[in-house]
Amino acid sequence: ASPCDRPVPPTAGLSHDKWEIDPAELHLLEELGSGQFGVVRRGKWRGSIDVAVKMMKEGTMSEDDFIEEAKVMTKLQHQNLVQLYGVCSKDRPIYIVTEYMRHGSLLNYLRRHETTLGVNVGLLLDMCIQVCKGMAYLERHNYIHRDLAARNCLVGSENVVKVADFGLARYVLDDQYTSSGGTKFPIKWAPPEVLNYTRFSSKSDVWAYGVLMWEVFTCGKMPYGRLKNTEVVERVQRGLILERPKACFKEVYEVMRKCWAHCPEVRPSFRVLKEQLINVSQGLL
Ligand SMILES: CNC(=O)Nc1cc(-c2cccc(-n3cnc4cc(C(C)(C)C)ccc4c3=O)c2C)cn(C)c1=O
Repeated sequence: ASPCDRPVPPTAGLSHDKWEIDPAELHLLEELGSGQFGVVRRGKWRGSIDVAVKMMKEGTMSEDDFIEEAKVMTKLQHQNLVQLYGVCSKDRPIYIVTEYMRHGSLLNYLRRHETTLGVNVGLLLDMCIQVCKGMAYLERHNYIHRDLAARNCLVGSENVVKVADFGLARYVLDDQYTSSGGTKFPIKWAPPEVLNYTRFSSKSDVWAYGVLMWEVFTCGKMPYGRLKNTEVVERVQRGLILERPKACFKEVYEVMRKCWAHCPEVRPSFRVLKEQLINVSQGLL
């Protein structure tokens, strides 16, 4: 029958909490590791969809705030963002269910494949461009990551790279992580305005993105080597920046350097970075 024959029920379109996932539809498999919020396991959703399930350890996350935010996060959809499928929030611990990426974190992938990747500048640049596309999408949606780094990106089949755990930093309860003086605060990815005033913005994500590019072109080295956090803060305040990695063309390093402009307004947006990197990659290859 044509749609006009059938009356539209009044509840049509009201989301039946579509970000809420029924745990009965999840089949949990092996453990993938543990992160800021506790254990993460691989799983199957509705029999066939590969998922990763974060099982939130009590007291690690401000859960109610997160569950509210999850409704927004499920709407952020892009081929270079790890998709949030939903949450199981009726029981404790709550589960966060996302898309599964078979090759794990970009940092480990770079370190594991250094010999083959180290000579493939085209692929390294392509990985950076993929992250930039995901971040340009977040920037367009006024969404700040707050902890962009190679460890927080994931690799799938055919060298697909996606940005993970965007925005989750806001819900971490561990002040060793949240306060800039804490032992877990990502000092080496933070610009001056974050170190001094914890002023996060898409331009502080751009600074972190420059460090991520350096991680990619060094195949996963630790930025500033073994320098202590206090030494890094002192150098960054003085305007010292990371040196050009050997594998890195001068044109690519020029883009990296722009991400580390002391003043956030001077740094390029992800939209501009994406165009510049695509131009460089077309010029190189
Ligand atoms: C072999 N394949 C895989 O292992 N695939 C996967 C591994 C993980 C995984 C496993 C263990 C821990 C973490 N992890 C790591 N760092 C995190 C950092 C934060 C912030 C807030 C500090 C940014 C929050 C959560 C996490 C977190 O859950 C992840 C992402 C997630 N996904 C989707 C995979 O496809």
